[in-house]
Amino acid sequence: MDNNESLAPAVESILAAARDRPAPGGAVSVSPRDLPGALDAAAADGRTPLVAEVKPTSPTTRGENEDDPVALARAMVDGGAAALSVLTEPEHFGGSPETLRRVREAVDVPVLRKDFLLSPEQLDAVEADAVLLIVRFLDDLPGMLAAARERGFQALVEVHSRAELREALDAGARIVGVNNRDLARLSVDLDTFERVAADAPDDVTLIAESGISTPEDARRMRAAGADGLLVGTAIMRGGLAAVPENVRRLASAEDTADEDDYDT
Ligand SMILES: O=C(O)c1ccccc1NCC(=O)[C@H](O)[C@H](O)COP(=O)(O)O
Repeated sequence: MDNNESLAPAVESILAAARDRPAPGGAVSVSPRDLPGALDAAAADGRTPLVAEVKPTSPTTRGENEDDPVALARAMVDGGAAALSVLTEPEHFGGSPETLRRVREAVDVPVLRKDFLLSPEQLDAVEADAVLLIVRFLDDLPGMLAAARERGFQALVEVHSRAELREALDAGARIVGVNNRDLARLSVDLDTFERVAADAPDDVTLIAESGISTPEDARRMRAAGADGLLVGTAIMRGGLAAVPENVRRLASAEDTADEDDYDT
């Protein structure tokens, strides 16, 4: 793990909780649904390839969404999401492995486990189609990548800079997420994806993460090379009743380029 001295206090707290979390016994074995395939299929179908996130709360969100995560997940898929992301971090994001298990059972799209995983044993908390590995937090990225693949998971390897992208590619990452959220300040800047994506090879699946709010943002990330967009806050806004339309609006971004965008 490098550069942790400059992390935001909320992120330090997330990491401390992750270190303390008990590791379950026994390795899982997963037959994953194809995440890159699902993104490509959505794009071929004319939809913006969205990974919609079930995100009850976060350090930068006010309050907590109390809707049933399974109902939220179904609404996201009905709205056109190609895949889902489910937070399993309990203390700062209101998630749990059990929530992910229920969601994955209820939908047929790939489901990403969104958490702050620090050791191979923590991979075993629940089956998912993909797991998030954050370069900045891992001392042994090649080891975690191997441990994830041994269990059958696809790995979304998250970076925030060109140096981290190089590290991810050297470790053999095939799906790379560029997080527009700076974990040192928790500020969001879509320029981050544009800057980092320029260095990524074409044969890697690239996902733009965080801060995507409007159809214009979605088109901007797609134009910069995103094969998929991971969106939480803008989709959760307004709760269950608003979720299908929130997803539809982003999923149809490429069809509505000529229409006026309005702020969410
Ligand atoms: O979302 C936060 O407040 C946050 C704070 C500290 C560390 C990570 C955080 N978010 C994790 C994520 O990766 C996002 O949930 C995901 O990319 C979706 O972002 P957004 O669409 O901006 O909700």
